[in-house]
Amino acid sequence: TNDTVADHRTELWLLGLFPFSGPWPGGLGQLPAVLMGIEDVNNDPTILPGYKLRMTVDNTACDAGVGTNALYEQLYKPTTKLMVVGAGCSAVSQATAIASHLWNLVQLSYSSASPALSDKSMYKKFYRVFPPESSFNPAKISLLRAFDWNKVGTLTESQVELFALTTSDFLQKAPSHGIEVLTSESFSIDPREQVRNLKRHSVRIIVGNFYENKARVIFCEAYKKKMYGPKYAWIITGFFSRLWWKNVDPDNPHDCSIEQLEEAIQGYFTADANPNSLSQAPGISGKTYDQFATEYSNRTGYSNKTGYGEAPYGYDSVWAIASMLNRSQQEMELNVWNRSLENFSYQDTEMANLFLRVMNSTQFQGVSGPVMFDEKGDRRGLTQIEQLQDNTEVRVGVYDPSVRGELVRWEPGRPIRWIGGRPPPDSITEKIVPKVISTNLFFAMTSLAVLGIVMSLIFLVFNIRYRHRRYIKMSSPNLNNVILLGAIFAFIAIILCGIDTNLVSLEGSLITCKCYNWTLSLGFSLAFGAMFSKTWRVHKIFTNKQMQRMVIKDFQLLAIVCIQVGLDVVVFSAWEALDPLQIVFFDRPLEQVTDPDNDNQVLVPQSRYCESENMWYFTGILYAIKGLLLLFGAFIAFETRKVTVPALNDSKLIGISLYNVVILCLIGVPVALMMKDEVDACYTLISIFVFFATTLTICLLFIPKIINRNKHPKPGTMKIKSHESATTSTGFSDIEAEDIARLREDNENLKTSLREVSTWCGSNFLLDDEESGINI
Ligand SMILES: NCCCC(=O)O
Repeated sequence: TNDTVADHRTELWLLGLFPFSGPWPGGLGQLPAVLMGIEDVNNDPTILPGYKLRMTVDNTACDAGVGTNALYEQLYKPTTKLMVVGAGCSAVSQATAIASHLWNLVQLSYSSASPALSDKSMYKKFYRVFPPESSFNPAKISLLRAFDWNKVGTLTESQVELFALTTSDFLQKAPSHGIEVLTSESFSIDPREQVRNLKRHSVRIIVGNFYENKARVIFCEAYKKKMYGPKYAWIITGFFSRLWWKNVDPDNPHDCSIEQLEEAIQGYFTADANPNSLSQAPGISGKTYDQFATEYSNRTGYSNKTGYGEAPYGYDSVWAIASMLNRSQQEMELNVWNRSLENFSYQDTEMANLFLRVMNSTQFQGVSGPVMFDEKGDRRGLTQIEQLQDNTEVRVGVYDPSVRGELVRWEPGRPIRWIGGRPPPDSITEKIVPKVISTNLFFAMTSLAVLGIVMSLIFLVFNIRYRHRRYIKMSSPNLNNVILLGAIFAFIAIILCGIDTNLVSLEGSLITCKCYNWTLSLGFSLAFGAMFSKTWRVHKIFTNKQMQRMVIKDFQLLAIVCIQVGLDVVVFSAWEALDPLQIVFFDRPLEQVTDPDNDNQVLVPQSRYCESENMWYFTGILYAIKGLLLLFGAFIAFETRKVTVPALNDSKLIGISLYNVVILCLIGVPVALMMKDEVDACYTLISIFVFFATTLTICLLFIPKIINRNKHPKPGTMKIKSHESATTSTGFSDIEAEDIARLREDNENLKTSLREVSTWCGSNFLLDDEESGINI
């Protein structure tokens, strides 16, 4: 408690509560202003004549317990106090105001801002010359709307009612102004996780309600997470001390340097009570704001103490009290109460009620603007919007809630500084990037497929050109042609599979997707259908126990292939009619990345599937049909394994092809399904597998035939050579001798084959490829 100086005038004692430490040590800046006010009142002969204001001063440490203790200690001292001045921190004002009215004390705070203090049922004799923090929300909303910031996040020190209620008021008001709150983060001790959460929610505009001791930790985290600069805007409370980021609070440590904090905080906005009267005329004290400010700084030298920005409110508090006491004294004299201010006691409800009534109607021009109280005891006034520019909070706009339209009036000559040259966008825009097959990969695979098609065509030409050769004839050239047709379909499927929205429109990609399914399935049916059916003919012939001539014509085999193809057509037609394929989109926000060309945009990959609701039924049926075909192929390949006539025995070829296809399907289908979002990898896998399986099959079928053809370039029929040819000692020319030798060899081979066939079938079996139709 400060000691006081005696005077001849009657002393009227006030009970002063000030925070000089703790989360908001605003008493450091406020006390000098209050003392200035007391001095000026005492020096003014027109107000409270014969009286002299005195004040006790206690440090509340911005702590409710310490503040309440100080109040009680003062109340139990012999000197009666007429009023309580303070407290500064809302928590202390709440704790003391809930009790002070029981001593019939009117309490007036110079800075407490909690909206909770507007509750007259709890804080019955409480007034404040500082507006509630929630009254700045309309200004914040107006600021947000001015820059088209419609998406924000809030960060609140929720254990402090001042902030919890202010944020709650903001959350209530924001939606009706078209502002969407992306996330509302609250913390009590450590705010770092909540800062990270803001980033996780892609919040760019942050409305913060917290004390400066937490602000240092918050902005340190923001620095580390790069939540500052041209992409971010912070709107925080405006009552921090000057250069607050340089202060140290052992209870709220952080590990950022001052330079790092200064980098992180540049450009933040504050919304706060406008502390200076816009009127140039002197008010009740005889001073203008400028005169007060000059005197204040000359006396105190303060420019960076917490609370100095609100000093005008401290000064006006004293004038409000003096004015109220002055008028109350006059009223008591007028109404012949027979007691005066100095007779006030803590039991004097009548005088306390008089104080209340007079206070309600108190109205004067202060250095902070017009002072008056609403029905809740709150000060109403202008809100200022400041921006931190070069480490100084500069007023850039003023908001007057009484003006219709609620727009911020920007300060002429004090432009807002944007770090990026323009206001940051309120959110990260999302750009959908379809996951498409890379063009280079498509062309690489298409080249492979074209290679496969060319190879198939060469085999086709070879097959047609030499179809009358016995070796080719015996391996069923017509069916081989069908196999090659199936291979060409499979190669075309590779090309179709790679045509998605990278090359054609959505509609086009749907058509290519359907065509891919058709061609791959038909290719499979044609190739394996033909291969297995011709082997089935061999099987039928060599297992014919009746020893009858076996006649299975090509068209019968082709009919089997047609049945296969027909099944495909039926299933695909039913699929198309009942449950047509569609392009289905699926966004993948978890895989999003920042656009390298635009920081404010993220690229969200979008998978595009060619699907239908019941596609698994139809693909299941197709897999079942193809599976049965493969099983059938495996069976006949096994049955005909002992046929040693090379031109007849495709069992090894079928075995290898089967093995090949089954293995590739067993690996390929599940892997392709698992990797379906990795379009390039999936396409590569499918293409390579289809190419490999198809190429291997046709090469196994045709390369031996080509080799055979090269070994025996002429057909196995004797030709009469010209007499001009060179002759050997046997009388034949060299060429004729060669032909004869080969014919002999062929003859021996055929005899061996016949013997084998006969032994195997248990009979003499006629191989008459012209008549029997055994063009295998
Ligand atoms: N104007 C400063 C507010 C501090 C508080 O109410 O706790």
